[in-house]
Amino acid sequence: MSVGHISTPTMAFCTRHVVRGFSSSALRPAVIKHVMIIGGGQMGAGIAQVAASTGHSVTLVDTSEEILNKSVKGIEGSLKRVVKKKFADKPEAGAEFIHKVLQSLSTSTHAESVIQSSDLVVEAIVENLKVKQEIFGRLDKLAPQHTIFASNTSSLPIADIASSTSRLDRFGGLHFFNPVPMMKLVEVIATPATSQETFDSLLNFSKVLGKTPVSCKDTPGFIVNRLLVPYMLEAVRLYERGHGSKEDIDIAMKLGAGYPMGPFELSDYVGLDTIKFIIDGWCEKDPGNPLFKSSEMLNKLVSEGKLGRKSGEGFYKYK
Ligand SMILES: CCCCCCCC(=O)CC(=O)SCCNC(=O)CCNC(=O)[C@H](O)C(C)(C)COP(=O)(O)OP(=O)(O)OC[C@H]1O[C@@H](n2cnc3c(N)ncnc32)[C@H](O)[C@@H]1OP(=O)(O)O
Ligand SMILES: NC(=O)C1=CN([C@@H]2O[C@H](COP(=O)(O)OP(=O)(O)OC[C@H]3O[C@@H](n4cnc5c(N)ncnc54)[C@H](O)[C@@H]3O)[C@@H](O)[C@H]2O)C=CC1
Repeated sequence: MSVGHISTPTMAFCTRHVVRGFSSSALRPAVIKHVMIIGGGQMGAGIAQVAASTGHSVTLVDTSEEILNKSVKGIEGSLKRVVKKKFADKPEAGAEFIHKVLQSLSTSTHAESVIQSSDLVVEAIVENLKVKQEIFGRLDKLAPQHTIFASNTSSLPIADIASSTSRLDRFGGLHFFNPVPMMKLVEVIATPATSQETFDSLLNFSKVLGKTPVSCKDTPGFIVNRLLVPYMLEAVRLYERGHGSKEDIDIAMKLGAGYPMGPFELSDYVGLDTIKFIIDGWCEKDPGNPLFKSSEMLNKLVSEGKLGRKSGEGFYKYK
């Protein structure tokens, strides 16, 4: 991995945008080659997979070798599903593709030793502001000048996470969707301090990953979760009131509204702990808002360690 190198695109880049807080020598968006993903859970592993599949060298960071081994195993499994479709008639090319992707992927339990060679850091750890701030604050002191920081947070203000660093202009949000290899959308979030170059780099990066980016303001839930969270919570309340079984609610929303998963299936898929983090955070900030009222049932499931698919049980059982 080359250290601290960053190249710029050969094509002329349109500079008609308003430039926000960046030196004139860096008016063009940076090309991102070396990516560090922090957090090897369902989102981090998915982002790492897609980035390594699209020509980036990727280091996936988590707290233990055991977790990272599990992440890489999951990535291998997902890649096999991808090539089964993409290389349906060419199994050898499929095997070669997997080999190449895995060669572009390394793992580490020590972000500090990788940061020097990272053009972009994408954080996908637990949905907790203090933990995210702590990790970015630490890495900010060691990161090269050009390195862009991005958070995959579902619900926290990007500006609050960025405030632990001195690179407010090189900080933005990159919000991916689960499962990352399948979901085409990325929400790209600029805070008022994010430079236009950083925003353009994040937009370009999303496109290189094969995704469709949309531009979002740094407002609670951005676009998708601002609409999805109240819907999912109302489904739980409907069930708590005894107005429908969870199975019927799921069937109804799949067959009646065309959703690929019903709200309970999707909650288990996303992770009930993540949903609880989101709701608790929003409820604390806006306690009077009935849309963000927490759910007893959700709290109970999380306190019992029933976090959804990842723990084997949530609203449904998966063992
Ligand atoms: C209060 C709540 C707030 C939430 C806030 C936190 C969350 C966030 O911040 C933002 C989010 O991510 S929200 C969640 C967004 N995601 C969704 O809505 C997913 C909905 N589900 C689906 O699209 C499909 O069921 C899905 C694509 C998953 C699966 O497709 P199918 O239903 O057709 O089922 P399968 O037969 O299993 O899959 C079909 C084929 O898809 C491929 N595939 C699926 N998962 C894959 C994966 N992980 N990796 C690679 N390929 C994958 C695969 O080709 C599969 O075919 P087979 O391999 O032959 O089965
Ligand atoms: N689950 C979902 O559907 C989506 C989640 N997100 C967001 O992505 C982030 C991660 O979510 P998931 O992948 O679902 O969580 P997860 O629980 O599957 O994975 C989190 C990973 O972060 C690791 N981790 C925790 N602290 C760490 C640290 N200090 N250093 C390195 N690694 C650390 C954990 O060991 C774990 O492997 C959250 O901010 C969440 O809100 C965004 C979009 C969708």
